[in-house]
Amino acid sequence: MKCVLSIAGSDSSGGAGIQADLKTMITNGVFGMTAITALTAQNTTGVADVMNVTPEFLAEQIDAVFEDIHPDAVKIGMVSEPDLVATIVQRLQYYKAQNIVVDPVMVATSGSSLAKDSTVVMMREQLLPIATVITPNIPESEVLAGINIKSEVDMEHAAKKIGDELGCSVLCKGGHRVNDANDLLYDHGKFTWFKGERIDNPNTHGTGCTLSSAIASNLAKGQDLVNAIRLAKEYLSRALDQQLNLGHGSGPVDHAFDLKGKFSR
Ligand SMILES: Nc1ncnc2c1ncn2[C@@H]1O[C@H](COP(=O)(O)OP(=O)(O)OP(=O)(O)O)[C@@H](O)[C@H]1O
Ligand SMILES: Cc1ncc(COP(=O)(O)O)c(N)n1
Repeated sequence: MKCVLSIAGSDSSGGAGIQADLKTMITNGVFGMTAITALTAQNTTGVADVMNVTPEFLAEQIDAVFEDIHPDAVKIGMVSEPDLVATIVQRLQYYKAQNIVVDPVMVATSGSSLAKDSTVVMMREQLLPIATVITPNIPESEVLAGINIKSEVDMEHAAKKIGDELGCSVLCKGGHRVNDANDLLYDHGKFTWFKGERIDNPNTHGTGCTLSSAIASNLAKGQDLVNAIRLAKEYLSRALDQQLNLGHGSGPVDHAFDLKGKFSR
C-alpha cells in the first residue's frame, strides 16, 4: 500500500483542505495521512475564522508520520503563516521527502484570503523550489510570475517564468478560464497541455485540493508526472460531473462516484 501525507488546513464543511485530500486519497487507492496547519471555520459561502497551529506542533505531526510511516508522496495545501512554511521545508528536507506536490493556496473559491503576503514570499523563496510540481490556478500564477494572464500564450509565459525561476515543474490550472478547463504543465523546458471540457457545474469548492491530492496519489503509485496529472484530471472531471449540489454557496464535488449503487444515498 502506498502512503501519502497531506500537510494542509482543515475545512469544517468537508469540501476542501485535508477533508478533500483524504477522500481523494481513499478513492485513488493510497493510504492518506495528515499534518494539519490550521483549523478553519468554513462552509460553502466563506471562511469565518482560522486558527493556526504552532510551528512546533506542526513539526511534531510531521515527525510522528515520517518516523513511523515514510510517505511515498507529500501534498501541501493551505499554509497561512511564514513560520509554518519554514517548518515544513526544514522537516521535509530532513526526511528527504520525495514526490512533493504544492498547491500554493492563496485565496479560497469563496474569495477569503488564506495566506498572508509574507507567507507567499516565504513559499516562493523556500517551499516551491523543493517541490516536484506546483499547481497554481490562474490568479496564483499571475502573482508568482508577475504577469497578467488573459490567453493560453500568457499561461505559457507565466508557467515558464515560474518554472525557470524556481526550478520546479509548474501546472498552471485553467479552472478560472471561461470557455474550457485546459491546464498547462511546464516541466523543465517542455510544455504539455491537458485539454479539459468545461463542466457546467458551479460547485467547484475544493477542486484544487482534489487535483493536487490525486496527482500526489498517482506519483506515490509510480506514475510519471504527465500520467499522474492526466489521471488526476480525469478523476476530478468525473467528481465534478456527478453534479452534487450541497450548501448555499459553491459546493463540494462528489468523490463517491464508484460507490454509487453500493450504498443507498
Ligand atoms: N467547470 C469546470 N469544468 C471542468 N474542470 C474544471 C472546472 N473548474 C475547474 N476545473 C478543473 O479543476 C482543477 C482545479 O482548477 P482551478 O483553476 O479551479 O483551481 P483552484 O482555483 O485552485 O481550485 P479551488 O477551487 O480549490 O481553489 C483544474 O484541473 C481545472 O481545469
Ligand atoms: C482548508 C482549506 N484549504 C484550501 C482551500 C482552497 O479551496 P477552495 O479554493 O476550493 O475553497 C480552502 N477553502 N480551505
